[in-house]
Amino acid sequence: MKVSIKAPAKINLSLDVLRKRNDGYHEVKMIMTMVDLADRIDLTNCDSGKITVDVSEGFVPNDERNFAYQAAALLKKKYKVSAGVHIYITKRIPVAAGLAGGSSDAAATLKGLNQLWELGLTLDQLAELGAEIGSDVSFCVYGGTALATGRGEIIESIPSPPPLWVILAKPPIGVSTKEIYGNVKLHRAKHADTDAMLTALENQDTDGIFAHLHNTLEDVTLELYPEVKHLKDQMKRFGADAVLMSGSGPTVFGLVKTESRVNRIYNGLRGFCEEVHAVRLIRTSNTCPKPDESDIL
Ligand SMILES: C[C@](O)(CO)[C@H](O)COP(=O)(O)OP(=O)(O)OC[C@H]1O[C@@H](n2ccc(N)nc2=O)[C@H](O)[C@@H]1O
Ligand SMILES: Nc1ncnc2c1ncn2[C@@H]1O[C@H](COP(=O)(O)OP(=O)(O)OP(=O)(O)O)[C@@H](O)[C@H]1O
Repeated sequence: MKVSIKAPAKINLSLDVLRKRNDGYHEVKMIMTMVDLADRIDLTNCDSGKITVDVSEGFVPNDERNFAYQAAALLKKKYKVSAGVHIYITKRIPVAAGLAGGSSDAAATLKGLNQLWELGLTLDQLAELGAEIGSDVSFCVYGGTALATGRGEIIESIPSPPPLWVILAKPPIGVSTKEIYGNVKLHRAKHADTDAMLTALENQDTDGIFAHLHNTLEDVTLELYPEVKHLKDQMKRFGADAVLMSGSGPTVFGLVKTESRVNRIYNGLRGFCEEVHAVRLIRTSNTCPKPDESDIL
């Protein structure tokens, strides 16, 4: 028995850091949406009872450090599953990039194993389990577009943005999420106008979305890694309508209305940046997808 499932990347259209909590996390208010750049997860049932992982990229861990492994181990333990699984991950999402690649692999593994092991769990149950692996996993379980609060694990589905192109570009550095949150200076941080972004999405107001893109973590990453600022400037110069860093970075995304301009920006950036992708936003209806409408291939 085998299940194959897509694990798409996310971008943060808006990311506000509200306060530091006693548990070491920060209280956040974020608007996240999926883009159609995805890893592929192949899950094959395994009678030995073991969980094994293979990854197409040699530098991603293939043991219990892998978030997909952790997702399988969590389900197996909690629901006393005797079967094991072999997980093959075809990586397409840049790693340590601010695009939630590992979190999406974990979420896809939870959804895929829910089918393979016939557990009958709801998306809410899978999202709650996912939060034990990482703050971004719950959003990745639901997908679509959402307002995320708490440490990022409280998810409310909201309208998707209008159809837009997205250029993703990652400079050749990895950024630690922990380091970036650790360097936020809340007394002088610039905050996002989340309500204005929510209104823009509600009204399908493309220019309003462009105007209210904001990420409180961006100033921190830009100060530590000036190459991210350089990439942002280049993307603007080549003609993106609006540009922002995703998550804790270092990936920068540009939103673009027209395909012709996307091609121009893509070709321009390819000249000096190795990891560039031209993708579309994934648009969904304004409700959480049911488990059987997920990304099972
Ligand atoms: C930057 C974002 O990607 C935006 O979507 C997320 O907020 C980060 O989500 P994530 O990568 O799943 O992060 P986690 O694995 O849960 O946490 C990694 C580290 O980031 C810091 N962290 C993360 C989330 C949060 N709300 N506050 C934090 O301070 C903590 O130091 C934590 O130890
Ligand atoms: N399935 C996986 N894919 C990618 N990285 C993984 C995976 N499992 C564990 N990791 C580890 O997690 C680290 C962060 O990788 P990931 O690509 O998830 O970062 P990210 O996109 O910055 O995440 P986020 O946006 O959620 O903060 C990597 O350095 C890698 O060692």
